[in-house]
Amino acid sequence: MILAGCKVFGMLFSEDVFKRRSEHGGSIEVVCGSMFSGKTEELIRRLRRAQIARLNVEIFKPMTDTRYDEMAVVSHNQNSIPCTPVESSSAILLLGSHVQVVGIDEAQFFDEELAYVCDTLANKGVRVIVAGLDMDYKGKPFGPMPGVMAIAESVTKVHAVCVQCGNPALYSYRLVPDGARILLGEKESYEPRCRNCYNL
Ligand SMILES: Nc1ncnc2c1ncn2[C@@H]1O[C@H](COP(=O)(O)OP(=O)(O)O)[C@@H](O)[C@H]1O
Ligand SMILES: Cc1cn([C@H]2C[C@H](O)[C@@H](COP(=O)(O)O)O2)c(=O)[nH]c1=O
Ligand SMILES: [Zn+2]
Repeated sequence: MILAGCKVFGMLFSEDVFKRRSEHGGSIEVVCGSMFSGKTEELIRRLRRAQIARLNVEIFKPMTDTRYDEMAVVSHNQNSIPCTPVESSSAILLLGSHVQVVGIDEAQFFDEELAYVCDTLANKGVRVIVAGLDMDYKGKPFGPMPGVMAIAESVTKVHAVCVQCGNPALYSYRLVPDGARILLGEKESYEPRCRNCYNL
């Protein structure tokens, strides 16, 4: 009971620390994990709290991610928040430099400059919150994600439920025979799996 309480307070305290830091020094937070792990929900939750705190918030996603809605970040359970689709990470630097909080979804699809962009924004005092897949369907680090994770103040790894056995899932298993790294899709093309079920 006491331990559980500490954990909860620890999490809230950590968010408050980042809010205060953003007023002075900026920060980078990463939310990563497999598909269906709740990355977008967590991103939206943090951004909504920032909006409630009356901070100036801008949200971006790659133009290539056309699933659900072109002008909104949408979670698998249809929670959504308006966003600006951009072609490259340099646009985030341009459009995000004068706000207090920047949110980025589907970060794995951005170019390798994303880490530099996040770093520059954080150094200018912006709180940057990045959500993305840490691994592709082959289990390899995805795009700019490892670089952003390396320079972040906080990295939160969330897990889906393995559809095969119910354990926490960290892999996105591809169900269709397509070897391209980028293949947009949902449950028809991917299922979250734990280590054992992924390696079967
Ligand atoms: N196997 C699963 N494990 C966990 N959540 C799932 C699963 N399948 C569907 N969901 C739904 O997906 C939601 C998370 O969606 P989302 O935040 O968009 O995930 P992500 O951005 O990580 O892909 C969950 O709240 C749940 O409603
Ligand atoms: C594993 C993997 C995924 N994708 C695509 C599939 C979806 O369109 C997005 C991930 O969306 P989510 O919000 O995390 O559910 O990425 C891909 O192109 N390549 C992959 O290897
Ligand atoms: Zn499993």
